[in-house]
Amino acid sequence: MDKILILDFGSQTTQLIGRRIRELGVYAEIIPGDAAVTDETLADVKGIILSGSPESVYSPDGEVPDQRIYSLGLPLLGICYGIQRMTVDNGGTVEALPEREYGSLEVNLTVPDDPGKLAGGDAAAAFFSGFDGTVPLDAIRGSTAAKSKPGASFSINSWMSHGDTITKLGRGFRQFGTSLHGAPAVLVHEERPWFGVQFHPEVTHNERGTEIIAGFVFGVCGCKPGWSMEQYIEEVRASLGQRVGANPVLLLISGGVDSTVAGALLLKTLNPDQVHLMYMDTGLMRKNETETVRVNLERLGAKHLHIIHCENEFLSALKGLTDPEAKRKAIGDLFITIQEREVTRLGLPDSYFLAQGTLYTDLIESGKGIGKKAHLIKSHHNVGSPLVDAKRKAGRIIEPLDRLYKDEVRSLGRILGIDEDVVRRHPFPGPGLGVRILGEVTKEKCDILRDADAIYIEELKKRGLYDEIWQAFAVLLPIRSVGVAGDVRKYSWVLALRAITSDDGMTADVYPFSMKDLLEISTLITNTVTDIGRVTYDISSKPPATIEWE
Ligand SMILES: Nc1ncnc2c1ncn2[C@@H]1O[C@H](COP(=O)(O)OP(=O)(O)OP(=O)(O)O)[C@@H](O)[C@H]1O
Ligand SMILES: O=c1[nH]c(=O)c2[nH+]cn([C@@H]3O[C@H](COP(=O)(O)O)[C@@H](O)[C@H]3O)c2[nH]1
Ligand SMILES: NC(=O)CC[C@H](N)C(=O)O
Ligand SMILES: [Mg+2]
Repeated sequence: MDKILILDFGSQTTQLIGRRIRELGVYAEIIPGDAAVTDETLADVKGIILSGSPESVYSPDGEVPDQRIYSLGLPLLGICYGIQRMTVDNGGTVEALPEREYGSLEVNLTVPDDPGKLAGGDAAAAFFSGFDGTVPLDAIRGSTAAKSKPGASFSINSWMSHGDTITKLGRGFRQFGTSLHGAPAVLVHEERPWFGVQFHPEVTHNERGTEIIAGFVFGVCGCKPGWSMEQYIEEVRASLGQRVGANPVLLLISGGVDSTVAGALLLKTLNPDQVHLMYMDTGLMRKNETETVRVNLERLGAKHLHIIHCENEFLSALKGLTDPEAKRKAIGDLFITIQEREVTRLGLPDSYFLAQGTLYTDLIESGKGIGKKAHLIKSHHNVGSPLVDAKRKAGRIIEPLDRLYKDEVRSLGRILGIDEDVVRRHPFPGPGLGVRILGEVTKEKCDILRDADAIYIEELKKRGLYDEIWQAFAVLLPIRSVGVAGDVRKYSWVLALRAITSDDGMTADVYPFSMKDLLEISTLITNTVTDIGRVTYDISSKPPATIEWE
């Protein structure tokens, strides 16, 4: 399958570049900007995109790509920092602009009379077709590359976000587009299939952005669309079958979207007899969760469903712990310890494989699968635990969704015939209420939070808001505050409500509730859950906050 490699220099919109390309039906993989580009990385790669960055190319923190990319003969597209980087790496200069270019800005571009002589052949004309308002996207995606007319001029409304500009072009580059302020905006190399744009075609506000990316992906790189969920299923079938043979596969399943889809995928691509689903009731689950999950999992058609009750073990492991990372680690390790114990009890042979519903974003956030600059934000229980890492190194872990984003997992779930109710469920983290009860976790606090959270979620459903929100939940704060109820002094817990919108959980905005909904939900909670005396609404986006509080 043809692939586009994206070097991530830390831009907020790198994820979007990948998403646009996948939406076009081509597989895109993101690696750190400074990662070594090995032969293994390059398998099936038809072109490389260099992303934007919050850093400047002249700053010591500005990452430098593996210089090998310039001698591979592969097409390159630099976006913002990416083209600034390609400029500096090839002898040009970048300097700070006196006035930054932010937001919408017109870019004017003239196709040369001899595009065929540029960038080593037809590539340049194909690239320019992305800017040509008369060329439809389908033509750009078509089997013969769409080409722009020599000498044609275009003007597009671009979306800019930079404070630096190219002041001397890199060796071999020519400038074809200019921003309204006169800054270089579109560059093409004279001999090599190298391109650069100073704006961000990946954002939806950029006019013809998708077409410009498509011009590169199809016209320049010659990619064939090969990325679809149906094909993904076939690929998993082939690779999984080969890897696991007839050995048993044990999937840790939470009833959440990811692991349920992973379960359905395993049941569909392997022999259902070899697939074991194991759900743990950690005591950190939501109200009535175990029952709901049991019903949903039985519907999947699993032959071996193991429901493990281990509430007390999790609560004891968490006793006295208040530090978020210590809590996460304790929970992550216990998942594996219990799983190993249960495997012995069930009598599975040593040759079994452990499967998880890990997503691409889980790996990124836990600082895995990406390079040395990646920061650990929080250890997702299924990734950060040393026990899981050891198993992963030993090649005993199967994560059939680890290249997918949440919304892709949802469409895969629909293809696999999973109920819409399950597919649309808000994500629920493995450590569950353990990271939503700030500070020490106790059974009593779990019960209070369970009640409050259930009211909140039920209200969102009743009010038709659940599907508008990407994730909503309640958090129990480690503070009590004074109140008055029935003329009596109350000293009770403070609850925070969280509701966010997002595409993939990597960034999030606060859901703008109507004040009426918030007030009514708050009253309902304090009137019903007597241990809660005060309700607040979390109005922080991600970044700078994260979605969960711990
Ligand atoms: N209670 C649980 N029992 C068994 N496995 C679990 C449990 N909670 C989480 N896991 C495992 O950890 C993985 C990651 O959890 P995560 O919450 O990211 O995914 P999910 O629960 O499947 O989906 P969602 O993100 O929609 O909640 C799951 O896919 C599953 O393999
Ligand atoms: O399975 C999981 N195990 C974890 O340890 C974990 N921590 C956070 N999350 C979920 O990931 C998304 C991003 O969360 P944060 O902004 O809090 O990092 C949100 O959807 C979170 O609910 C987790 N999921
Ligand atoms: N968005 C970007 O890639 C910005 C690049 C660089 N930090 C600049 O300000 O020009
Ligand atoms: Mg979950």
